[in-house]
Amino acid sequence: MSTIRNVGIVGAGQMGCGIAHVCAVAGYKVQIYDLSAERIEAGLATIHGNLARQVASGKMTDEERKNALARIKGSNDVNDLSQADLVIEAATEDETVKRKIYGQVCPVLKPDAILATNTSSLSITRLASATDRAERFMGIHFMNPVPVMKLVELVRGIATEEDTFATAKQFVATLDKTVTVAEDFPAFIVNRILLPMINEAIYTLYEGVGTVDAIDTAMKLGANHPMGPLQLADFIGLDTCLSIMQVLYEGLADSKYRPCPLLVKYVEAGWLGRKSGRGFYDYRGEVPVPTR
Ligand SMILES: CC(=O)CC(=O)SCCNC(=O)CCNC(=O)[C@H](O)C(C)(C)COP(=O)(O)OP(=O)(O)OC[C@H]1O[C@@H](n2cnc3c(N)ncnc32)[C@H](O)[C@@H]1OP(=O)(O)O
Ligand SMILES: NC(=O)C1=CN([C@@H]2O[C@H](COP(=O)(O)OP(=O)(O)OC[C@H]3O[C@@H](n4cnc5c(N)ncnc54)[C@H](OP(=O)(O)O)[C@@H]3O)[C@@H](O)[C@H]2O)C=CC1
Repeated sequence: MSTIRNVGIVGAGQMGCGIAHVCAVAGYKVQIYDLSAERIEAGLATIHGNLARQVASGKMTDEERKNALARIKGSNDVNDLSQADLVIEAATEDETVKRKIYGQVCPVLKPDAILATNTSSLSITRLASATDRAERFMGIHFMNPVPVMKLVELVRGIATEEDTFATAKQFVATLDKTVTVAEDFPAFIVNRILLPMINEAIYTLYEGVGTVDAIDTAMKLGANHPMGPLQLADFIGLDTCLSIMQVLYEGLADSKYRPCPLLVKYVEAGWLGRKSGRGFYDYRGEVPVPTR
């Protein structure tokens, strides 16, 4: 098994920052890389806020918060990933974007560094083919919000070596998360089941069966879900939800995975959910207001 001390993260979005947060709390040195300095600054501010929340609720001491923050560095220079033993790519759910990133990141990495992807749905084997290290590549799929959710899905590609898998499994255990192993099929386990449910909720809205409020209330109180499916879609990001549905639809070639046209429309409008200020709810006021 390889030793992991330095973790690199690609993408300072909601998942990249969540992963950085839990790695730093577990004692790893973390280097976050994103294209824009503003993105990194905003991401570090989010981590700051979430760590402070954990201090306020007694989950950690202020000393632990300070130590964790001191272990996280942000940069928009890809060369700063050169010391990483493990890099977790958490950039936009778009195969072209991810392939381009691997082309830039691989030449910078140590020869034996592990490269992992946090992809929600894309083929690990196909992504591995865009790297120079298919045997040191795999899926390490965290759930959102990372500091809260206990599960991490591990996914091997066809060429993933046993040492890579064993190292990733041990690494996830040090983050106090539980591993589940999924085979390399479109959207793995959680999203194969969750996203069709969310897509069906959007069809339910599209066909006028219920309003946003009615659908979310129905599933929260009628099925004991912590969030309604439309609230959860906004939380995940509607662009990510659509990408996952497209991967399911194309990858499994079954019309039951057809993305709802209303989901497509929201994404085309740039209404991506919480991260853009508007989705099935409008988040720009004091409280979220349904948009339908
Ligand atoms: C798309 C993919 O590829 C895979 C996925 O991730 S699918 C999405 C999976 N995630 C889910 O299904 C989440 C469903 N929602 C939930 O479980 C809950 O609504 C929730 C945990 C997000 C919030 O729970 P809640 O009880 O409504 O709110 P709240 O009391 O504010 O939060 C509970 C705790 O979580 C913490 N928390 C909430 N959101 C957080 C965030 N974004 N970051 C860090 N911590 C957070 C809070 O600080 C709080 O911690 P304490 O108990 O220490 O105070
Ligand atoms: N949202 C969720 O609930 C979950 C998402 N995931 C997966 O995690 C990944 C990230 O999702 P999420 O954090 O939600 O998405 P976000 O949109 O919040 O973040 C993506 C980040 O990647 C950055 N990025 C885009 N292109 C590049 C590039 N070429 N180089 C470096 N950074 C880049 C984006 O920058 P910019 O904004 O400037 O483009 C943005 O900061 C996806 O693969 C997603 O499927 C996995 C589990 C749960």
